[in-house]
Amino acid sequence: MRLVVAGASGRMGQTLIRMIAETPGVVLAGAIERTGSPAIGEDAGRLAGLDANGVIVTDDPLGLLTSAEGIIDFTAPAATVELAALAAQMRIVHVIGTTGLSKEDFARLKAAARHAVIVQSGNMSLGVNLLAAVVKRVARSLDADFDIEVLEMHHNRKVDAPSGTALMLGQAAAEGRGIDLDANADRVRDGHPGARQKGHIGFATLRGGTVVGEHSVIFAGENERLEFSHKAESRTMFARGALKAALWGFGRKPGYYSMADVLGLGDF
Ligand SMILES: NC(=O)C1=CN([C@@H]2O[C@H](COP(=O)(O)OP(=O)(O)OC[C@H]3O[C@@H](n4cnc5c(N)ncnc54)[C@H](OP(=O)(O)O)[C@@H]3O)[C@@H](O)[C@H]2O)C=CC1
Ligand SMILES: O=C(O)C1=N[C@H](C(=O)O)C[C@H](O)C1
Repeated sequence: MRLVVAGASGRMGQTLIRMIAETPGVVLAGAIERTGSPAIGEDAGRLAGLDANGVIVTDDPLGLLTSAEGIIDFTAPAATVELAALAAQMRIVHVIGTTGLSKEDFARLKAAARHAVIVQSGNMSLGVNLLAAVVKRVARSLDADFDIEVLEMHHNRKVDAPSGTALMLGQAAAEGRGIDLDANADRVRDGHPGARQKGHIGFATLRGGTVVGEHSVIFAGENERLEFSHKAESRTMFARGALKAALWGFGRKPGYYSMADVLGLGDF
């Protein structure tokens, strides 16, 4: 499968280029960066710390996507929405790891999924997707006497909060409990917010150092507490998950899919 990597010089982009080089069944067909990026014109292999591979980083996705079967995109919301429209035009697979997407962004991605095979997830790792399934199941068994809090920590370069994973875990908890997340989320607390509202799902965000990504979902009841955690130790499993999603989506009918679909966790 011929794959283009968007955000090629980013943390995930470089990890993907290395992972594609060692994964059977996929080949790097192109590498895209933001217009004005110093990476434009560089060799993508070299950029990722490998030998030169002859794939030169460009800011012209259209030219590349005509001869590709999929694009893997860990970039920024505005770029992802534009790339989804191009993926729809080319009727190819678009694997989206970008987080910080707004409601409007999601609506545009869903529109693009009428023609593209879109696999989108705030976290591409098997571990986090299993964790989300567990959280949903536990939330179904515990009533609102158990306060649900989602805690996350990431490196000091991360620009969005709460993380995509934290929101995904919050969504899983809300679905398990049968409530609407937007109407029941406490995403920020500051000053004098008053006592915790029963039934709400709280979020807490930590940023520092080089932490790849850590998430905990806490169910705090009277005199007892359940905690479920995931700690990412490198970015390789995000990249592995994204490649698995691309191969899974290849030849599939257009639609909007999740990693739970890819991993077969729907009825977990
Ligand atoms: N779903 C998952 O499993 C995971 C998701 N993520 C998410 O992926 C995203 C990227 O993370 P990370 O790699 O750490 O971030 P980086 O900032 O290291 O990489 C993002 C790259 O995308 C580039 N970019 C920005 N705009 C465009 C554009 N229009 N076209 C092409 N490239 C563009 C950036 O360029 P420049 O720096 O010049 O602006 C940068 O090189 C984040 O939203 C993050 O939360 C991360 C890990 C796992
Ligand atoms: O920005 C990151 O680094 C990560 N982002 C994703 C998120 O927002 O949850 C996934 C992972 O935790 C790393």
